Amino acid sequence: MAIIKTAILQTHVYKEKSLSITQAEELLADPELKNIDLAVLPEMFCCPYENKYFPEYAEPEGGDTWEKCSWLAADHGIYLIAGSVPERDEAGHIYNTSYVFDRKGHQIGKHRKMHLFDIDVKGGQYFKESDTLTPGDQVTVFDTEFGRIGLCICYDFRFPELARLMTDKGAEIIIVPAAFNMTTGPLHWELMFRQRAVDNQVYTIGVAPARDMNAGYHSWGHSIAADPWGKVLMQMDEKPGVKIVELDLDEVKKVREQLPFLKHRREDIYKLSQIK
Ligand SMILES: NC(=O)CC(=O)C(=O)O
Repeated sequence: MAIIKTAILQTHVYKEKSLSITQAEELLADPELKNIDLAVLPEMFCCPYENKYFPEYAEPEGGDTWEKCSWLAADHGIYLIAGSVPERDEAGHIYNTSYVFDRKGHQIGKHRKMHLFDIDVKGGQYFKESDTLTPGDQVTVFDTEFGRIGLCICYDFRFPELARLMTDKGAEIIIVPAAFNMTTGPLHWELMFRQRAVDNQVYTIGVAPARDMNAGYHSWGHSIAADPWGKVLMQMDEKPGVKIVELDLDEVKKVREQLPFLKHRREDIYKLSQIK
């Protein structure tokens, strides 16, 4: 049996970066989380989700936040998907980046948000990540002793092609640090996590920051886990909290055997391919 005990940390994002990091540290120290295998933090877990803050909070890979997350993974002997953070590269570009650490604190994955969140809903949400951020260009999967996991960030998950590419690369779980909002969250959040789970016969996990009505961006919260049948295993409300879900990878195999539509694709007629 390949059961992955996964902690979903729906945290509060403080203006002061160190407080957000201390919060993650304190939550992971809770004895209830003693036997977890994997922990996931939200998108921009230690930077308010606003363009004006991304350059100010950005750090290079290997910076203080990276170091702390690596240490947390090693200290608890867990895989840690460190939500996402603003990353500054040598050329000064800023990315919305998720780092993955193994049980020894080694970085085993890194995803830079590929699809920037540029929307303008009349009477609703406006955001233009491309004002400050540069998009990534890699499809990201990483390996654990349980199986292969796919990783993308928030708006990336709106692109079914990306989830399918991760599935084609062998992902059995897709994890998404994310921060939907009060315009898109109520209609699209749960629907999307269930739909991608059904289409790809994977577990899907979305981890969001808790809602803060004093912040410039109002996160929908509602961190969620759906199984490969599309059933919601767990969904939080908008408040900070931690939930543990058990992901049984045998379920993925069973569903794919019983309902083998991934094998029934007509690749003689259509095909999804990665160009880069
Ligand atoms: N914040 C995002 O990247 C995406 C989002 O909120 C949405 O797609 O809705």
